[in-house]
Amino acid sequence: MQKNKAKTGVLLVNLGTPDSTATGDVRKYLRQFLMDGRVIDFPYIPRWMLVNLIIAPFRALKSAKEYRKLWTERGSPLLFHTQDLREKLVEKLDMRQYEVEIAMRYQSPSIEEGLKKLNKANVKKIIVISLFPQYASATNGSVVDKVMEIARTWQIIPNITFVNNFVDHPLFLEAWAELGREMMEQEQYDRYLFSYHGLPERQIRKGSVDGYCQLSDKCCANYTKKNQFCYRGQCFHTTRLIADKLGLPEEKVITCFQSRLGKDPWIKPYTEDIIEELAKEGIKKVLVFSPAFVADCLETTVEVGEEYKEEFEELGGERWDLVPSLNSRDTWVECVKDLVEKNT
Ligand SMILES: C=CC1=C(C)c2cc3[nH]c(cc4nc(cc5[nH]c(cc1n2)c(C)c5CCC(=O)O)C(CCC(=O)O)=C4C)c(C)c3C=C
Ligand SMILES: [Fe+2]
Ligand SMILES: [Fe+2]
Repeated sequence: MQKNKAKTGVLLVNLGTPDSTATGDVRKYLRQFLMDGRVIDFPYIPRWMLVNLIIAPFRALKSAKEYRKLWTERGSPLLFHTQDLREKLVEKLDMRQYEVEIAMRYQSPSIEEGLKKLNKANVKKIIVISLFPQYASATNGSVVDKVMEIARTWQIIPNITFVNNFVDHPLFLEAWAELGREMMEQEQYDRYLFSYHGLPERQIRKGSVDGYCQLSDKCCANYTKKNQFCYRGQCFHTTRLIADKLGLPEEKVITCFQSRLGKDPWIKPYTEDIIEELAKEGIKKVLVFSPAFVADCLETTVEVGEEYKEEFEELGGERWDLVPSLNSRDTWVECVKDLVEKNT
């Protein structure tokens, strides 16, 4: 009986990465990524000019150099950790019930290829899990947009379920807590920094319900019905939940935002400013979590693990330790399994 039963398709989607570290491939990736109207949310013509005449030509060279520091024999960590996550998930799920594919929002393997494979397998339903724990229009929103752009061309559209965010999933939090504990067994730290990917403030305001979010510590300090989808509010919430699990004293925990692009204000505090403040205070040992990412990538390994470390040490800091990402760690795989099963 089981044999003829239609399966449920699962699509695990991460951000994407260049196909290689060649400057041309990095430029192609940056163009596709930044021309997404949910990432650079300007009207088409100004966006096209900004991306194609300013950002991509200049940034591609610099980014390609950084990607070379990150690249391994298996290619980009973001991609191979997503492949490993899929393999481990397949081992844990009842595969008589599921078809699992991975996709990248930008570059390859594309969402189109992933959906095509699931469609060919005649799945009765598709669960799309964007691998971004906190909702942002630029990430999870963009994945929904792309999936619907493709599905709307199909004659038959199966049920499609999207996981909007998983900030408070107990296994997501436990996986981070396990990693934190492993680091804290080796060393005692003066401060615990939670550095998230940044976002233009404008994008938070656009999504603010009844003008609730004023980008202050007051609104984002609470996680309520009104700011349940506010990226900044969700980041503060993630920090609190992980810090609580680890029993970290509130006064030693800091939430901040990295990777600002362009001149417009991005959400604060900026990680660079916090590094300076910590050094001025004479803080010597910092443990850094990056819980906006579920896999090691350029933003964690190079930006936090190398560039920020260098800055902190130049200013007199002694230890700047980055907690590795979830990658394909067992508790994280269990979390994804649970997201699949709860949404089936
Ligand atoms: C955590 C989720 C992410 C959000 C939110 C996000 C928003 C966002 N990003 C840019 C610009 C860039 N991001 C870049 C790399 C990058 N971004 C994320 C995740 C989020 N981005 C990841 C996982 C990565 C790393 C990818 C990898 O291959 O390892 C880059 C490219 C790298 C570089 O040139 O520095 C850019 C550019 C914007 C503008 C934005 C929100 C509006
Ligand atoms: Fe980004
Ligand atoms: Fe807020």
